[in-house]
Amino acid sequence: MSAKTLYDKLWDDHLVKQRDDGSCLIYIDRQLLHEVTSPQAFDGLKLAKRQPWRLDANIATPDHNVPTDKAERSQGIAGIKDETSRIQVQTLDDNCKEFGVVEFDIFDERQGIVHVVGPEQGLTLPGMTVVCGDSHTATHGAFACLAHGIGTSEVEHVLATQCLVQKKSKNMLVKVDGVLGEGVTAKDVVLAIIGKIGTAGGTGYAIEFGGQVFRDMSMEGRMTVCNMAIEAGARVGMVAVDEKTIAYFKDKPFAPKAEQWDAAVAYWQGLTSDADAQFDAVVELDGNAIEPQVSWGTSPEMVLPISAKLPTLDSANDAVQRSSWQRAYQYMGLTPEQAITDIKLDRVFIGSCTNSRIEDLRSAAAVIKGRKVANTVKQAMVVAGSGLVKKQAEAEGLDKIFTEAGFEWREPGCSMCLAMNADKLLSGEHCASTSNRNFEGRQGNGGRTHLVSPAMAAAAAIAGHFVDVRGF
Ligand SMILES: CC(C)[C@H](C(=O)O)[C@@H](O)C(=O)O
Ligand code: SF4
Repeated sequence: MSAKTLYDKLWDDHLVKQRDDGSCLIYIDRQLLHEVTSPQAFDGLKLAKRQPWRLDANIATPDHNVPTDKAERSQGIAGIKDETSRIQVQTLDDNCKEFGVVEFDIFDERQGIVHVVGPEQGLTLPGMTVVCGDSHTATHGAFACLAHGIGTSEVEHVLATQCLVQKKSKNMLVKVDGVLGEGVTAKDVVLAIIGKIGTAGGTGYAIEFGGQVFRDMSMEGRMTVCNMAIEAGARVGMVAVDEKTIAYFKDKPFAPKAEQWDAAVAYWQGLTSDADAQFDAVVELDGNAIEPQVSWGTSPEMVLPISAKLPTLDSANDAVQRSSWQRAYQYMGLTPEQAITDIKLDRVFIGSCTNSRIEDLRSAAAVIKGRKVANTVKQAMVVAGSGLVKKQAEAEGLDKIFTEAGFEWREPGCSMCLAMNADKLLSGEHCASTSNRNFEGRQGNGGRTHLVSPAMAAAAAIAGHFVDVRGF
């Protein structure tokens, strides 16, 4: 039998049927549902008078539209001021009740961003196919899952049949060897990768992240990297199973127990690419050389190390890049050759499915401890990815570190990652954000997003402008 990549193995293990034109039917083990992309899917089921094919494969939680303000949150759904948002969250509740789907609702301490909640609960497990009507479903690939976002009509299809029509992607290996320097994190690694290959670099590929840097990385860090595979153009990002992957699931609420655990572990251990597996493309980076990164433009590929100056238009690769840089400069209110450290911040957001897990909050708190947010920064907020992350952070006293420094300590949800709830930038404001997208208007009309790691966001909040967290 020929050697297989991890992706080949996951694919083959879930293949139900392959047609001559290459289209395939694959079996889906887990579907995560949120309020934005599920209403029409449930409506479709109702119209067709169908029931979910395998009810317990589905799990729901509201995240995009929920308020993060404590007072608003304490009123539950009634506390959501925006009508569309309120209806969406109410509709998720109603649909879950009607169909019997388990939901971690707005009052449940397990509620949070779907991509934080799934692994945290052991609802995401190695070797699974995981889908969600959400592009950042790639996050779950950190656990050697075949995980990707799907559209609303596909959400309905999976609800009804537990299967999905797909075409297989090509295999890409992104290999980062070496050892990351102090203060350099998973976020910097993935931003550096996107800076190198561009936002279309992974188009048509399933990316496996391999090499010493990912082996050394925590599961939280691997999630941060896989989360942004979609920003590199790939629908799927994965890391092979190792001892850390297995240890992560021990005693998770929905993880297998007793003999089932042993059987699962035996299967999980095979979820690696064979030593002689062939990849269609290989990209290599030197982990020793990666610096803390800051995005300066309106695409995640417009990213540079903290020590850099913004590029001149003449250094663009071609006319297309030149004009997109030109537009980005205009939108961001920045000028070529400005030092990244000269960029001043109006707001700082630590949160999102990229960087709102306990390790992220710990790393931000370590920088902030005993310091104060600069008085030129209008707002600095920390939004845990789930109720359980929030609870854990509070048990460790991290909330005190944040609030004493002048940060707001919010309720879990997507928050300022995207302008679908009350947390938004005003036009022209610069925000150091630990999220994953910096498109025009992403955090609010006219808002200017800079993607960074939690430690870099924390340092920027204290300094009032970007600084190198190494030695800060
Ligand atoms: C709202 C949702 C469909 C969207 C996505 O697919 O990713 C959002 O989560 C995002 O990050 O832009
Ligand atoms: S936190 Fe941001 S990126 Fe993640 S699911 Fe929510 S909106 Fe999308």
